[in-house]
Order: sequence, then C-alpha cells, then structure tokens
Amino acid sequence: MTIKIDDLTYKFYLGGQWIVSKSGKTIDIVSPYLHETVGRVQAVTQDEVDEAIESARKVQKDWEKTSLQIRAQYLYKWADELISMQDEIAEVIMKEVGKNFQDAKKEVIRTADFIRYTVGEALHMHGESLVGDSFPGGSKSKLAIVSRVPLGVVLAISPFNYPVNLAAAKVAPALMAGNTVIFKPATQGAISGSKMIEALDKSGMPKGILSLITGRGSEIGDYLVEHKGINMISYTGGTDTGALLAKKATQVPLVLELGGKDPGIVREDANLKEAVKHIVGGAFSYSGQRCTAIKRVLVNENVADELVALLKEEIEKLSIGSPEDGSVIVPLIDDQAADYVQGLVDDAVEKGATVVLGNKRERNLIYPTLLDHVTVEMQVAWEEPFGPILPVVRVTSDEEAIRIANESEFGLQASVFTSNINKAFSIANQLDAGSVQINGRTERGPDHFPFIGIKGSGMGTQGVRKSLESMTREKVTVLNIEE
Ligand SMILES: NC(=O)C1=CN([C@@H]2O[C@H](COP(=O)(O)OP(=O)(O)OC[C@H]3O[C@@H](n4cnc5c(N)ncnc54)[C@H](OP(=O)(O)O)[C@@H]3O)[C@@H](O)[C@H]2O)C=CC1
Ligand SMILES: O=C(O)[C@H](O)COP(=O)(O)O
Repeated sequence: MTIKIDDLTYKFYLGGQWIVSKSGKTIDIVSPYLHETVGRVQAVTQDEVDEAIESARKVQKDWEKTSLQIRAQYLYKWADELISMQDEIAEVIMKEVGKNFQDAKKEVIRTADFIRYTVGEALHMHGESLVGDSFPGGSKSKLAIVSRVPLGVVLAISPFNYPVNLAAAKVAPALMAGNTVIFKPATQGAISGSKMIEALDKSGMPKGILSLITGRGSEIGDYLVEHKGINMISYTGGTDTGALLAKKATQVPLVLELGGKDPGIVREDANLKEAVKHIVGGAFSYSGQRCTAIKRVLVNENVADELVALLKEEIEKLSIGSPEDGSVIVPLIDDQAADYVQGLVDDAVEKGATVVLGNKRERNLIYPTLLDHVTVEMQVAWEEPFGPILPVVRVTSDEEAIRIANESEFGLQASVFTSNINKAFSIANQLDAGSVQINGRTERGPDHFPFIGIKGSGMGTQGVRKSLESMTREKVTVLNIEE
C-alpha cells in the first residue's frame, strides 16, 4: 500500500492502513536549506487519535501474548527493511531536517543496530523469584515469582533532530516489551518518521500494533498526552514542552529526555590538543543541533589563551554550507531557531564577550561562532542555543568550574578533560549531570549505555535495557505451596 497521495503528500498510518485524514488539512514541510516544500503531512483529527488509540488497545493483549521470538522476527525484519531503504530514508532526512547525507545514513544504520540490540536484550531479560523465609516470620512455603509485564499503550513523542533514531529508540523497546504504540513525530521530521514506519509496515507486523499520528504538537499534543487510553509516555524534546507535558499527564509513567547545556570542563593539566578535537566535534556536528552537544567550555584561566587558539584553528577547518555537500555546519532547522541563536550572540557581544570567530549569518545558516570571555551575566552562559556557537568561560579553579556547571537549570551530561584520573573522578562525583564523560565529548551513544537527564534535562532513563524496563512493570505472582 502506498504511503503517498501524490508526489508530495503523505498519508498517516492508522491501525495498519495508510490513510488520508478527514480533516482535509495538511501541513507543509519546508526544507531548512532548500527553502521549499519537500512534503506535506496529514493534520490528524481528535477523532482519528481516538480511533488510533482504540485500535492499539484492541490488539495490545494479543501482542502481549505473542511469543517473544515472534515479536523478535518482526523487529529483525524491520531492521532489515531499514537497511535496504537506507539511502532513500537518508535522502528524506537530509531534505527534511538538513542533516548531511552521510550522517543521515549513519542515523539509519544506527537505528537498525539499535533495534537488533533491543531484540537481543529483550530476549535475555528475565524475572526473579523470592522465597518467603528470607524475611523474619516468613515461610518457605511462599514463593514470589517476579516477572515483567507491558504497560499497555505507549505514546512516543520525538524531536526533529534525530527523526528516525530517537523515534525508534522508543518504538523498538515498547514493542519488544509487548506494548502497542502511538507514535507522534516532530512535525519537521514527520516524513522521515513516516518512512521509518513504512519499513516497519513491510515487516508484516499485525495491524493496529502501531499508529503514526501526524499533526502539530500545539494542536493535538495535549489531546494525546491527556488521553485516558495512554498508559505511558516517552517524550524527547525541548524542556518547556516537556515541563508542560509532565503537568498534563496524570497518573501515567513518564520518561522525559529534554534539553541540555553540557559543559566541557578543561583543567590546566589536560591534553589540550585532544580536548579540542572532542570539544569541536561535540559542539559543532550537525550545527550543534544535538541535545548532547558541548554547549559551553569552562576552562582554567592558565590555559585559556592556548585552548582558545587551538579551538579557533580546529573550528576554522569545519565545512560550512549545504548538507548535500556533506557540510558539518548546515542551516538551522528554521529562521526562528537562527534568530534565537543570533540573539544569544548579540547579547553576549553587547555585554563584552570577544568574538574569536564567526558571528556571521546568512538567513538560517549561522557560521560557527567562538565566543571568549563569556561571563555568567550573559544569556549564552546558561541558555541552550541548539546552534553552532561555543561560549568559553574562564575560571580560576575546579571549584568554580563545578559551581558554574551545577548552577545550570540543565543536567544532561558533562565532560571533564584532565590527565589526573583522581581529579577526574572527584570532579565527576561533584557534577549534577546524568552522565559525565572523562576525556571525551558528551554523547548519547553507544546506545546501550543508560542515558539520563536530571533537573531540567529530564526524568527517567533511556538506553536499551533501561527503556525496556521503563516500558514494563513488575508483576508478582505468589505461590502458596501446600506442605
Ligand atoms: N535529552 C534528549 O535526549 C534530547 C533532547 N532534545 C531536545 O529537543 C529540543 C529540540 O527538539 P524540538 O523538536 O525542537 O523540540 P520540541 O519541544 O519543539 O518538540 C518535541 C516534540 O514535542 C511535540 N510537541 C510540541 N508541543 C506539544 C504538546 N503540547 N504536547 C505534546 N507534544 C508536543 C513536538 O511536535 P511538533 O513538532 O508538532 O511541535 C515534537 O514532536 C532541544 O531542546 C533538545 O535539547 C533533542 C534530542 C535529544
Ligand atoms: O538528540 C541528540 O542530541 C541525540 O540524543 C544525541 O545522540 P549522540 O550524542 O549519540 O549524537
């Protein structure tokens, strides 16, 4: 069955069918670098949301009863389909969200790997049993069997920047755990999400197990989140939306992966050349549109001049332009995002920051920008740009670096660059972050590592095993043995 009505217009996926919404409305998806409409997605109605959730509820128990081995076969086929469609999907990702083709392709391959690993992990998860007499007064005749059961219908909401990988990172564990899924992709990212679901559909998975709901979060988001038919929400996206969502979703488990302001802390004793490679890769890949991008550098003042000079040298090597040419620095997702980033740079410059490189813009293409002498009075020291700018804050001690790192509203990851392993651990122990990287850039992968945001960066843990756990609950069956 075809997923398109015409060259540009996509259907949505309800109960195993690609259909046109009764709303009669579509949303134009404008490419961030071609500046033209590259597709249209359906603006799904509330009635259609009801239908999708109803169909997911109807088949959930059957899916739960389906043996793990059979579920595994569908997911393995899904991964295989993604691999055979990798060029086609990468092309769509590139056009839709402006990621360069090679990185888009890596995202698809990483997704297939993620799905396969999830299957393996799910096949090897097992429960436990407890005998009653290990507790005072308990008896050997009581045996508790603790197993994991699915939660029901999982709502997966994903952001634009990894439109395939971050979506599959929710869908795959949800399905392997025996849940059914309502998938709401970011609107800018919905075509890539549709292609990913086209691959899933090709696996022959029973109808209704997953529905894809397209439409603006501002219009259907609340309705989805507050829907009584939803049993768990896994959300990745901005902190403000995540906070609103958490208030609206009552009595369902939530996993939230939100924004970040990951610091790269550089000590005096760091190998500066190595640190610079990590920092530049971490800060600028895909124009800094990664939640885990290094978004500020806190460097000891004694090595700050040297570090800044090395950073400048490395940043100057970055390719800038169209994702079709493989550029690292590409136009941001839209003009509004670029306005926001420019606003942070303007504020910093006005307050006395030094522009070492950049502060140049062509529409939504922001040139890589290195700002030195950034102070805590400047917005750029605290806010998440989601763009290719790197503020450098000079500090006098580890304590000052830790204090500034921890004063942030965010707590996703942090990097510490040092040649003193004891100091590295000591600083890591004091940082309020989900993960700390020692002598490496902040990053989510490899994808089986637990991935955690604290404070304004989220709630709960992702990563293959952790996602499977968060999408299931423990169930205890007690056997009372007659003696
Ligand atoms: N910690 C992590 O793992 C990650 C965090 N992020 C964060 O995501 C942000 C960038 O992604 P972006 O897509 O712009 O984030 P947004 O917050 O704009 O959107 C995220 C998702 O939420 C949806 N949404 C919007 N409003 C509502 C609502 N009221 N109810 C329910 N859903 C809603 C969006 O739909 P629509 O597009 O239709 O508005 C989209 O699917 C950055 O802050 C980044 O740090 C990104 C990747 C990883
Ligand atoms: O959205 C993001 O930033 C991703 O979660 C980052 O993944 P990565 O750090 O492995 O690139």
